Amino acid sequence: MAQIRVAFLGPAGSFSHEAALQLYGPSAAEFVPCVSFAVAFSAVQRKTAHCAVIPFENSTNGSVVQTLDLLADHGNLYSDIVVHDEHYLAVHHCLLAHKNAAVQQGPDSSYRSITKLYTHPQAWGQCEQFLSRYYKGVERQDVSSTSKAAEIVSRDATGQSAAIASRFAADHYGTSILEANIEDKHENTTRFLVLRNLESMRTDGAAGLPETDNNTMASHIEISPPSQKQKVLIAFTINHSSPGALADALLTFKTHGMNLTSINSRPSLVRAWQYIFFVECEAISHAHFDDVAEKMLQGLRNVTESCRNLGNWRDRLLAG
Ligand SMILES: O=C(O)C(=O)C[C@]1(C(=O)O)C=C[C@@H](O)C=C1
Repeated sequence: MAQIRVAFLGPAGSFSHEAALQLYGPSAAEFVPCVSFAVAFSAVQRKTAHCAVIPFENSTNGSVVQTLDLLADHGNLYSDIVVHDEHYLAVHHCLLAHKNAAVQQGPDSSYRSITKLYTHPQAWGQCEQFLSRYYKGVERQDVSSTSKAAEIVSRDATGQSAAIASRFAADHYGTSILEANIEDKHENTTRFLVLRNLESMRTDGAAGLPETDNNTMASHIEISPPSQKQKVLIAFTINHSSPGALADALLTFKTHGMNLTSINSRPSLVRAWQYIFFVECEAISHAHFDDVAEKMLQGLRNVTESCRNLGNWRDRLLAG
């Protein structure tokens, strides 16, 4: 069988790359680095990749809003994309610099020669305590990924720049690690979604993708029996001028025995101050699960303005 192609936020060495490697193993797949989440979404929509591994939420910094905005699909560009699986990755950040940089350490154990820090926007919020303690007032430059940040500092030997990225990125770009584990919470974990093309799933069936190696869970989570729960993600909009419209929509989940696991909202971009809601719910998986989910969707269509099923997959969070 031809190797599957797995799209991820590149360049190599990102946390998304690490998650993709944990899921599919180093030799069973071809890993396709993408410059943005949007490019990874397009690759799945256009079927140039079998799947994409995309961050959805972080235990310290919350939802990845860029991912939600792409799932909202305002331009109707990703109509065939659905969530197929999830993966939890333990995220430990390091402060990286060029391997020969003459970084000078100050009395408070900060590196005072550093005047510019690079990382992905999601990472700042995961290291805020460390940054406000040692690097208050230092310029922060957003870049497309933590691995891009590592690549940038690997080319600057002046000792003035540092990146926040993983040990994996440090190894990949040959940088030195000035500080390890600078995340605010040791249990810092990012949940990734595996996105697939619904049309290819229908034609390829189960043969499309190998079973993921989802036993390699976040290392701090104890090994426990796999969850029996199935999750569903729905995006919907409601009539904002109708009192109780959101309550009616949420009641539909309860009526069908679904437990809500996350709720997010983002601007609908149709009218100002109106929102698209993302509700994720779960229930014990059973033979009739798909029928129940379909009935719930029918119910939701009666009380929402628009409603889209973004897929269902097995809960991978092992009870710790
Ligand atoms: O920049 C990376 O390394 C990514 O894979 C992106 C990303 C994210 O957007 O959440 C992934 C995991 C971490 O939470 C930080 C950054």
